[in-house]
Amino acid sequence: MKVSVIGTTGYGGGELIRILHNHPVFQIHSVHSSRDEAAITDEFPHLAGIFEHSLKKIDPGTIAEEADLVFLATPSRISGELAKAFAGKDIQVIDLSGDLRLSSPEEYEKWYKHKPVEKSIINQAVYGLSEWNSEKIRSAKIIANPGCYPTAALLGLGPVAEAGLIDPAAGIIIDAKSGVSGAGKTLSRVSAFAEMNDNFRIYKVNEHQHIPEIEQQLKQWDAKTSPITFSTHLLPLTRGIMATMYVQLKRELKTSELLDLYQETYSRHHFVRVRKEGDFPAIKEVSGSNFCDIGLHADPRTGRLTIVSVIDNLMKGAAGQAVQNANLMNGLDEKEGLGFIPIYP
Ligand SMILES: NC(=O)C1=CN([C@@H]2O[C@H](COP(=O)(O)OP(=O)(O)OC[C@H]3O[C@@H](n4cnc5c(N)ncnc54)[C@H](OP(=O)(O)O)[C@@H]3O)[C@@H](O)[C@H]2O)C=CC1
Ligand SMILES: CC(=O)N[C@@H](CCC(=O)OP(=O)(O)O)C(=O)O
Repeated sequence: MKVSVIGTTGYGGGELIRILHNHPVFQIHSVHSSRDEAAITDEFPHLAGIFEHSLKKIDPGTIAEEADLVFLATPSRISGELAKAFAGKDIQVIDLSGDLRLSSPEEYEKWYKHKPVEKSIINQAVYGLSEWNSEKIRSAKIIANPGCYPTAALLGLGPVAEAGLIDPAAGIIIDAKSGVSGAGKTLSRVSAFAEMNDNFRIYKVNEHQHIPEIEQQLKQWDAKTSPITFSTHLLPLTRGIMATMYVQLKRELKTSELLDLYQETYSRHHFVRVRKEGDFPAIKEVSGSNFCDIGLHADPRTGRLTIVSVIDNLMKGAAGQAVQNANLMNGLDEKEGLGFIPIYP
């Protein structure tokens, strides 16, 4: 199968190349940039002697004629325009941005602060949370790949939310931390070395664009879910996200009972690993891989459950999950091309 990548020179695009280069079924047909045509090694010298395609201009008509699937690793707003250009053409589309994730255009405009793509395009997109939406993903033509923080948070909350075990009155708190590659390669003051190294910072307090995305999915699991408190922090790391979540349980449950629920829910899902009682995951234990590792503990004193979920933002949080979804869309084993062992230490 021939695949194309747009936004190749970004962090998500670069990660797609790293995965697809060794994929047994998907063959990289073309890589695209909004800049003048150039060698990809001009932007990514680490690909020298390994992958030396020339970057091509973005022409949706030609891409749709030549390729079977296109990944949009482009910024929000650009992705929406491209999805519109590809919709109705004979090509599968996987968009890594937030442009197609929210079913409500009003919510999109409120949180992303620009105009949404037409509702008819949004309606065609399937939310690509692989472990929870695989039936719809298998028959989808357009995938809205989840955000990095929502992937970590939702995989951690899914089993208790779907089982209706969360007390809605107490709300849900998600305290999340990300490495700097989550912000993409465009330079900004907060991600400058002198600002983030040896430092730790909270940002977008109660204003993060992933709040409606997380709430949208939580409401599908449990319609009574109340608004979340979601805090995001910048870690002095390149890759990785840790989301620590606090939920009040409706009734007293032991940690062992909850771990049984999580083990059962994810037993057929290779990329979600549930830890044993007393064992909590660290970011390095998933770095460079498509795994999401989850640990939890129910506190009998407070009746509160603490859930810890870690992912690599560029893998399970972006390019890895995108390829997992491409596998599902094409009837392949979801693990195909994604057998990366975490880089430890
Ligand atoms: N980084 C992460 O951890 C995650 C990112 N995402 C989402 O994935 C997408 C890509 O993110 P990321 O790789 O980090 O971003 P980067 O900023 O690193 O890269 C984005 C790329 O998009 C291309 N681009 C910029 N403007 C245009 C344009 N006008 N037309 C076409 N292409 C353009 C650029 O390539 P060129 O200049 O060569 O055209 C650029 O390299 C974003 O929507 C992001 O929100 C989602 C989950 C996690
Ligand atoms: C560390 C960091 O800055 N992370 C970014 C995540 C961006 C992203 O993934 O954006 P979309 O999911 O909306 O496409 C942020 O918090 O905005």
